[in-house]
Amino acid sequence: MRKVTKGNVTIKVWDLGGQRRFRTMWERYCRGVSVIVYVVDAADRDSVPISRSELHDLLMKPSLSGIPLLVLGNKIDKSEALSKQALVDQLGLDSITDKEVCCYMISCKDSINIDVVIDWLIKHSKTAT
Ligand SMILES: Nc1nc2c(ncn2[C@@H]2O[C@H](COP(=O)(O)OP(=O)(O)OP(=O)(O)O)[C@@H](O)[C@H]2O)c(=O)[nH]1
Repeated sequence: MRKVTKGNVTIKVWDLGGQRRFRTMWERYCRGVSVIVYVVDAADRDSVPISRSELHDLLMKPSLSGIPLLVLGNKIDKSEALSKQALVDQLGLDSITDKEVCCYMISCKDSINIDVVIDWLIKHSKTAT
């Protein structure tokens, strides 16, 4: 668990491994959280179909219903990165109707859109007024 602080808000983050052997743990860690952040490598086009099916499998769990979902398309500094619309389409995000869903395209490497992500997380924190 890591803590990220901005102003007077501290966000607790559990960074879960994306490899296959870690995926069965995802639901356990997501239960009871304020938001689920799903980070996808937007430049790895071949991995998007599996990201889509793993995401939809996770969201089918009744324990996670209603928890807001933030999808981050990372690595947009790479020329081969998908556009936001292509990522939304290929992940089937429009078919998720039982929860709030938001998608931002980011680059952790070049610090693109990190501020809007933090602001979204703060808005969805449990103590937000
Ligand atoms: N070009 C580019 N590379 C990035 C970016 N973010 C991360 N990386 C690189 O991608 C690789 C994987 O990063 P990690 O942070 O280990 O990925 P991860 O999602 O935690 O991996 P798992 O959770 O183990 O699946 C590293 O070599 C990073 O330097 C980015 O925005 N742009």
